[in-house]
Amino acid sequence: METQTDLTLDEIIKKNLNPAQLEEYNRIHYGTKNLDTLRLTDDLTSKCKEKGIDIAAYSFPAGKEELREARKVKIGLIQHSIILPTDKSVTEQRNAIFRKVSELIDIAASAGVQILCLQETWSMPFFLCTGEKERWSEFAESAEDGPSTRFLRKIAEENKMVIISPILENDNGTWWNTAVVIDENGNYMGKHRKNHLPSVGSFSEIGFYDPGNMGHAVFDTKYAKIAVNICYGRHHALNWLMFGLNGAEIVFNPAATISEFGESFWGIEARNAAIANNYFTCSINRVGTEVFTVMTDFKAKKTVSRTYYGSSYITAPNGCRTPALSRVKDGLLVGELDLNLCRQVKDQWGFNMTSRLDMYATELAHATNK
Ligand SMILES: NC(=O)NCCC(=O)O
Repeated sequence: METQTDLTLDEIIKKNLNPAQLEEYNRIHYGTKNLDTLRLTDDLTSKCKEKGIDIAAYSFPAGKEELREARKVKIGLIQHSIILPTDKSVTEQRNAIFRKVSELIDIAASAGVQILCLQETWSMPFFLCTGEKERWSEFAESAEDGPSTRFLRKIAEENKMVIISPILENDNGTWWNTAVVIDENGNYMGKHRKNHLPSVGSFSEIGFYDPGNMGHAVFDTKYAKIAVNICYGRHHALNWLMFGLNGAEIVFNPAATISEFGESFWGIEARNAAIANNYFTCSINRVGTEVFTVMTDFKAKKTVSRTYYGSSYITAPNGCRTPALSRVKDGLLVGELDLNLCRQVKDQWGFNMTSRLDMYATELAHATNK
């Protein structure tokens, strides 16, 4: 049964405003009275309904230009819960997630998605809150040819889809929080490693893996120039900035985050980054409650659990954003983006001309030399 806290902010607003008020709310808060929705086939909609999957699709058009054709690309964000209890074997847990995700990707393919991003460490429970490392180590895998990459390469090729696969990487015994990019022919294209690791309360990741050492790669895929800012990196404005300076048109932010940890930031940070850096941002968070049995120092058992609030959304460079996906259900969010909007917004606001990057370069150099 749906409870009050299962509702997204958008659902609460929609339920409580009359149509005229809702239009006005959307105009001021989201920058558009009505976002263009994309029609999904009845088959797809009823399949999702039957399976309890939240599906939504929106379009972000750009103005018509004389010299450039529209550059439309269809992207998909998938949020999902784990399936099996966390005391099952690694193989059982991972295969169950593979089955679910494969079904969600089938739906994305039927909706015409060309670039798909999964949530942070999508193929495992987010066990880092247990503080235990060894017990879970078999979830860490090779970025180039681990089980998740092998599984997705086939699917990417079959569907001519670029797939971003955020995993826990094991590179010769060193762990990294890594996003693997697979191209539309199923080839491994490259990877990006999470630059900023949280060390706050139960989100203490520093003991698990190293901070990223790969800068701010932008992947020039067949469909768009894309980058990945992994979870906690969204709190760092310069992380977002560098992807923009390196040419990203879409930046994905796969995350694993809980309400107690700044849900009020969630709708702001990636949206602000889209406006500040003139690209599309895509925020993806897992759903569901994950429960772990942990051994204490005194050999007693204790239960640790975390509930993730989903709410994945897309923002355009002009600040317009989609409503969030469900806080509790698995979901697929589809966006048809006209990439021309990136330059149009930049030019309209004169953001390139006024950026004063040289001034900041000098001041940053000064600040870091103190
Ligand atoms: N996975 C991760 O970086 N979580 C941190 C929580 C947050 O930044 O919201």
